[in-house]
Amino acid sequence: MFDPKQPPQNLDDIRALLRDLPEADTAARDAVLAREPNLTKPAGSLGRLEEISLWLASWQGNAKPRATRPRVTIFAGSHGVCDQGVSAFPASVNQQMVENFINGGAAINQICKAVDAELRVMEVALEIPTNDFSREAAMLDEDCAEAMAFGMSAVEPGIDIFVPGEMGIGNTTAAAAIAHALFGGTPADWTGRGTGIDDATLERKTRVVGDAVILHRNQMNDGLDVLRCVGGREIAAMAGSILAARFLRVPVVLDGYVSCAAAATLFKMREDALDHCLIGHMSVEPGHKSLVEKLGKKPLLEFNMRLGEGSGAALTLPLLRAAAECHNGMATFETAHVSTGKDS
Ligand SMILES: Cc1cc2ncn([C@H]3O[C@H](COP(=O)(O)O)[C@@H](O)[C@H]3O)c2cc1C
Ligand SMILES: O=C(O)c1cccnc1
Repeated sequence: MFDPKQPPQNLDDIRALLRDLPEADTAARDAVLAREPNLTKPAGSLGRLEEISLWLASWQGNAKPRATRPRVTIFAGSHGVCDQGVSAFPASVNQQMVENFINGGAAINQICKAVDAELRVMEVALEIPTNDFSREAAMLDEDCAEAMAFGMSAVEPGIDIFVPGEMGIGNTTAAAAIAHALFGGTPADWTGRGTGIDDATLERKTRVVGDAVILHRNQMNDGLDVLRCVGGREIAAMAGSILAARFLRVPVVLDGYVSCAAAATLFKMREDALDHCLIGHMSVEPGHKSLVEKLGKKPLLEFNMRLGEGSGAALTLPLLRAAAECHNGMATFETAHVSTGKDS
């Protein structure tokens, strides 16, 4: 069982946690299902809002779904694979953007303000780039587990929704390598323009992704091996936070390509590992559509965004709030004296 006071020391500790995942709360689920038909609206007329309130309650383990204390945490990490020239921006942008997050100047600051969500930033050993995974595994077993454990600490009791966000120049290369390693296809299927690279850089990035998956293939036997070999520290921290959220009964809203690649490493371990997660939006990064299909989920929004930082996921928080408010606050046919239509 997950104990925040005893963080995992290695990836086998994480594998043990994954064998022991809590399930959705059936009593909360049944209570929501029983109340829903009594609310003053035609059955099913709130569409996905009804799905969301049921999902929130089931994973929070409470018949009253809540969306009053959402937290967005941006994990920042730096990537050795940037040495291969795979991004339009230099790795120095990571630290600069961390300052920008702290000073309130990034897109995610404005979105969190607009949707009334708490925002935190956690540097995941930002000053130490991962190894360049085009040459060697990005992380050692214990380093990857440490980053995951750090991510786990971002999810604290009292939060009712968690959004893992990321900042890490080069991390769409890591996301592409993860997706290619987990789900096959060709490197080009999974490699996109990230921050906006030109054609020559896209060709190089695609080659880096394909070669890395070939280089590490004998070491990548499960999702956590893939995370260690071709992931990054902020990606591992996101995966850790998603796992901790499951144990702490905090539903998760995933963001774009990088966030879903982190989550996919857990999905590869167990197909039900992401049942407590929704996908907030469909990113323009082309691999995201295929990744979303592999995860068997339907993003809430399609807003032509491709930023990361948790931005597309944070934008959906008012929808989750509205879903919870409708379920909890609506009158029933009986209390509001509204005819159910059945006796007329
Ligand atoms: C100023 C700036 C702010 C960002 N915020 C998120 N990203 C996004 O872009 C990066 C991934 O793209 P690539 O793999 O092409 O480097 C990540 O840091 C991601 O969070 C940003 C990128 C930049 C330049
Ligand atoms: O979809 C994403 O998460 C994304 C896309 C481009 C750059 N950074 C992140």
